[in-house]
Amino acid sequence: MALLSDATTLTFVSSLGVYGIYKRYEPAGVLSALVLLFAVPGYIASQARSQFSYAIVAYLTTFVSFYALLIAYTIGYRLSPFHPLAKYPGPVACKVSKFWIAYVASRGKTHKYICDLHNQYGDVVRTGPNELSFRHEDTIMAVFANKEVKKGPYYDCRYQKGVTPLDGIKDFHEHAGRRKLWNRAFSMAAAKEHVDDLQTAVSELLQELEKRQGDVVDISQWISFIAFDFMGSLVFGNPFGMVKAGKDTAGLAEIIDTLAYVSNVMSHIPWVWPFLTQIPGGDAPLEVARTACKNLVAKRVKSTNTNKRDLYHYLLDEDGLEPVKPSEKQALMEGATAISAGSDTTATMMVHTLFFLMQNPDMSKRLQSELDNVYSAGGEAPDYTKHVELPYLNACINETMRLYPAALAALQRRVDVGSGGKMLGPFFVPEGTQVSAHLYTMHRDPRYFYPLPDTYWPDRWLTQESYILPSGESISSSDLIVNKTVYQPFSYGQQNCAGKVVANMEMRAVLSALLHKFDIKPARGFKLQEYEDSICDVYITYRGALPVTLHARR
Ligand code: HEM
Repeated sequence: MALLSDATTLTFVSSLGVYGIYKRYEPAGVLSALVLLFAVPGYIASQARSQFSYAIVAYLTTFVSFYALLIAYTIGYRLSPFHPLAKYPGPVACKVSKFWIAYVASRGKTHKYICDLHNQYGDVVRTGPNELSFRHEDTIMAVFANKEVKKGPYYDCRYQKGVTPLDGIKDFHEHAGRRKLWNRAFSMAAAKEHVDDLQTAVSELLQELEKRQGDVVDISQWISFIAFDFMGSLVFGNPFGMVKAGKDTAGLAEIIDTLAYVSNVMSHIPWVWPFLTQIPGGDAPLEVARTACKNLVAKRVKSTNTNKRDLYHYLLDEDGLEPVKPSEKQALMEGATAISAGSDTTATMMVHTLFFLMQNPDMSKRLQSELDNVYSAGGEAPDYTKHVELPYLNACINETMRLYPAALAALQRRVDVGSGGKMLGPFFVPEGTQVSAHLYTMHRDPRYFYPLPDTYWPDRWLTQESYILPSGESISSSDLIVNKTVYQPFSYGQQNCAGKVVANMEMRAVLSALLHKFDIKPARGFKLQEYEDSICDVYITYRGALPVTLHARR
């Protein structure tokens, strides 16, 4: 009896100790888990063995009690008034465990879930045991441009085999050193060097679609083809040839979708990742993606075509501008970042825009007449760098990125441990808390975009004295709210989008060429709402098919 009560006491004390270690030091990794979660209860069970008729019963009883206590301490503390985030509202499931939000993420609708939580709880919501989401304009700069608020554990899964690609680097100094190379590749001057590649890709797309006039085509796929082709030129010096082939020759779309889905779910529970990778095949989907990207990069690195100033020209510092040659291993690992960040995002924004314009044929006509004024009589496009001067085109693109920013995820950051906590906008946030300023939600907030915050209405981006609403009602500019601090589809601060200039140039060029050349209508029998329903938050955006028919306008 004494022995049993000793074992019981030991179970209580050791589970509390292990809980304390996890809470204080957050040890990640398989070894610490083996020691703390297996060796400790295993030792206690071996001590209690003589009190049970069967060894299995001793082990089962001890392990179950040990884990039950660990779970009880964890949940008890997270729901208690002693937790540093106790005063912030949120659903119990979110407060208890990040497994809940990982589950929500696996369903693909996290963007809507968090938006609904803000509508229910207000401008700050506890979305995880140690996580807050904000819907307040003053949190944008506080979260994204704050040296004591770095990328959070959501980005830990980016780390692979000793290397962290650009988008996973947390330390600002290290990030700045790496980002410098990317900035050279995507400056306005560098973007201009890719105008010919873009022009070739656009002409090929128009030619291929012209051949398919009257047929049903999935414009979502075709836009992916051109986005991948252009990114192939920009990143690796050569297009993938998808537009000409009329198919995803490298299978990249599927690879990126799988990569984004798996890593988005895992990123909410990054500590599970090291365990999963120990199971044979546990990281198979990511390994496929990594290998495909590494092969593409390896081919480029070996290529003798070094005259091409593609991304790898800059990442490998072929101009010799850096005092120390950048790491080839690092560059190799950044292939996936370049392809997924550069193609899928831009493609999605273009397809969404076509979707909205098909939903609003009057807007489509209005954009076409703006384009007719600037295209030559022979159908030649204006200089791509001048597309920035087309107000309605840009208004349409801005409006798409307002309603559906390409990176739908929460863009998690974390208040530095040791900082003593920070005021982020009006909220005090204890150190070690993960935070996000939820752009999808803020972009639809009537305090920041008014009127019709949930409606596609590009006019709001035009500078006018008065505006006609879709209902026909007229409002004056003083009744309009467009909050440009809140509008951040490319994020904000040092870790904002590296490819913003190129992305804008590409979206303007492709959309204007398509809409100038074709009337685009939804395929007969296809309900446009199905497309909007297909949109999923996988950190970037997963989107379904958008079947259309095209007819040349002249
Ligand atoms: C409309 C198209 C695009 C949108 C809306 C977009 C949006 C974003 C956003 C919101 C981020 C921040 C992500 C985070 O904090 O987790 C980001 C990062 C990034 N984007 Fe884009 N992006 C677009 C196109 C591109 C293109 C064409 C490239 C070129 C390859 C690119 C390269 C990158 C890179 C490298 C990063 C990581 C930057 C860093 O961590 O320093 N993006 N993008």
